[in-house]
Formats: sequence, structure tokens, C-alpha cells
Amino acid sequence: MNWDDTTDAEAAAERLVGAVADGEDQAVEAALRPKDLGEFIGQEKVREQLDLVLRAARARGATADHVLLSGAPGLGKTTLSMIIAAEMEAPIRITSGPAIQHAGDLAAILSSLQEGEVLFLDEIHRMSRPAEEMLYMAMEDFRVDVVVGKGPGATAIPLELPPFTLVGATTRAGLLPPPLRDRFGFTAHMEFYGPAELERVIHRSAGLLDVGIDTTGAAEIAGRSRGTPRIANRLLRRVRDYAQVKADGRITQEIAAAALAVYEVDVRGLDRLDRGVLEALLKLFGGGPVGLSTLAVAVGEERETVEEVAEPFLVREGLLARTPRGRVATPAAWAHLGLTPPRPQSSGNGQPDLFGA
Ligand SMILES: Nc1ncnc2c1ncn2[C@@H]1O[C@H](COP(=O)(O)OP(=O)(O)OP(=O)(O)O)[C@@H](O)[C@H]1O
Ligand SMILES: [Mg+2]
Repeated sequence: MNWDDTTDAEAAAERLVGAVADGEDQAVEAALRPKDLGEFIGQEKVREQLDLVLRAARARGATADHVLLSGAPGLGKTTLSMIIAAEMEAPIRITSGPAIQHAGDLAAILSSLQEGEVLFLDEIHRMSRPAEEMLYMAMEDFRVDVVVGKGPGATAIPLELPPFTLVGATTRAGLLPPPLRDRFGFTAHMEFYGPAELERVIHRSAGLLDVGIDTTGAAEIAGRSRGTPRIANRLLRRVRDYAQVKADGRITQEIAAAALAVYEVDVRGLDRLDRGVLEALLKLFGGGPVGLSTLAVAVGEERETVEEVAEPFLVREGLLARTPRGRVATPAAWAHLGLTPPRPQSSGNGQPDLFGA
């Protein structure tokens, strides 16, 4: 799967079902983060592979290989990086690609690492080129060349680094230059979570937040969480508010459904924007094909908002298809909004319509 379509427009859109962390998320997430691999829910393959990598390193008394974590926002990359440090009983230093403007910034961080330390480099695809090139050498040879002076008189002073583990995280693995990608000993691709896994995330978080919830309540929230633990935790907090104000504080299926109806998050996790786009496509354009600009005007949104914020999830859910002729609704879209598709018109060439009945 490709999530290179998570963009600044998505980040800018404050929405209950947005996958990018908002201020409140950041404040509570620390408390909800699993602390070790055993507590980390789902991602079976990644967990199994990472467990082997870390165990082997521990058995050798060595520093673990560099790890690249790739996946959509809110799936647990930051959480896993902290777990890696905890499992290795190593300290962790946290920085991000955009924070490293100059190679010198990186040199300063690298040269102050302790032996075995985990360096977490979030949004690694947003690092500057010179910093990236310095990182190549640091990862491979645990060495950097610090350039002193400018112009013809500049000299490179080699500096030995202690062995460390780089944990890189990216929502856009496709943007990483191959030489950087190749220097990671292990790449973990994080997938979206299934409903059963999200239910476990919700039960676990409810326990930590001291909120009563039954299995039907957790299932109701899980189904609307778009495969993303961060969204599950956020919806849980909003449902908890509702349960406290409107009921006895305990979350049941009825309470969860009523609360999320108030917030306009439907049973599949579509919000007002998503439904607006689908409704326009179905009701105004008979299910398409219709051009992006026309669709955007019809819902009163910017092109970018429709394309980058609403569409990726609609496409992932199989509700909308992007075709060369424009946006097209799938039969599932008609079913989801409880509408009947128009009778397929004969195209005269004897071929059935793409999504005709
Ligand atoms: N496997 C999991 N089990 C339980 N909780 C999880 C899991 N993965 C993520 N979470 C929860 O989801 C929240 C978001 O996770 P995290 O911050 O690690 O995501 P991320 O992939 O780093 O997102 P971003 O790309 O925005 O940085 C955390 O608060 C964490 O509690
Ligand atoms: Mg993160």
C-alpha cells in the first residue's frame, strides 16, 4: 500500500478522524503508549521480526541494526521506536528530519551519542541533502567528516562515533533515496489495523483512562477508527465525554453510536467531508465520472482538500475510484449511502459499464 498521499492539506485539516496528531493527542499519547513489544498490539509480522532482531543483538551484546519504520500516520512508529530503546535498555534521543537543517546539526547530535544509544529520526524523508549524505557514512562506518573552515582552506576532520542504532520513521518510504533505504538492516512496514486489533487497543486505553466499556462499545468505536490506533484513542475520548455527560459514564454500543452520531463520524469512519464528497458524486453526478475540480466546486471545498484529505480514505475503502475520465463511485458507495444507482445506460458498443449492475 502507498500512503504517499498524506500531505500538508491532511495535516492542516483538524478533524476527528484525521490520522495526524493534534495538540490533545500529543498530550495524552505518552500515557497510552505501550512500553514493550509484548504490550504492542497487532502488527504480528513486524513484532515477530523486530523481536528476533533485538534478541539476537542482545545475545551478541551488540548494538541493534538500524531500523526503518514506514507507515501511515498514527500506526505506532514513534511508539515502536521507544519500545526498541526500552527492549535494548538503551537511552533514546529523539529528533526529526525537518529539525536538521544543516549537516552540522546532525554532526552535533551524532557526536554526542552514547554507545548503544537509539537515535530516533522522525520524518526522515524531510532531511536536507547534506545531512543525508553525512548520515550515510555515520550509519555504515560510525564515522563523520566534520568540515572545518570554508572555501579552498576547508579541511575535513574525521570523527569516530560510538556504535548506535538509528531508527528512522517515514510516512513516505517511496521518497527515501535508495542509498539511505539500503543502509537500514531492517525495514518494518506498518499496516492498518484490523477491527479486532483496534478493539484491543480501545480496551487497553479505556483501562488506562479508567473508563468502563463493554465489548460492543469497543467494537462500535473500532469500526469507525479507520484502521488507526490514534483515531481509535481519540474517538474513545470523545465517546467517554458523551458517556459522562449523557449517561452513567459507561460505554456501551448505544452510547458509542449516539456519541459518534453527534460528532458526525459514521459506521465506516467517514466524517462530514467524506460523506459530502460521496453524496455530491452520487446525487449530482449520478456516480460519475466527474472531474476533480467540478466535484470540489460542488462540495464547496478546495481541490486539494477533496483530493488529499477526503479521497485517500474513500479510495482505500473501495468507495471511490480515480479513473482517467474522472472520479467514479463504486457500488459500495451507493450501498453505503443507502441510494440506488441509476439503471446502466447502454453504451452502444455492447460492453457493460464499468460499475453497471
Ligand atoms: N500497536 C499499538 N498498540 C497500542 N496502542 C498503539 C499501537 N500503535 C499505536 N498506538 C497508539 O496510537 C498512538 C499513536 O501512535 P504513534 O504516535 O506511535 O504513531 P506514529 O506512527 O508515530 O504517528 P506519526 O506518523 O503521526 O508520527 C499512540 O498514543 C499509541 O498509544
Ligand atoms: Mg510519530
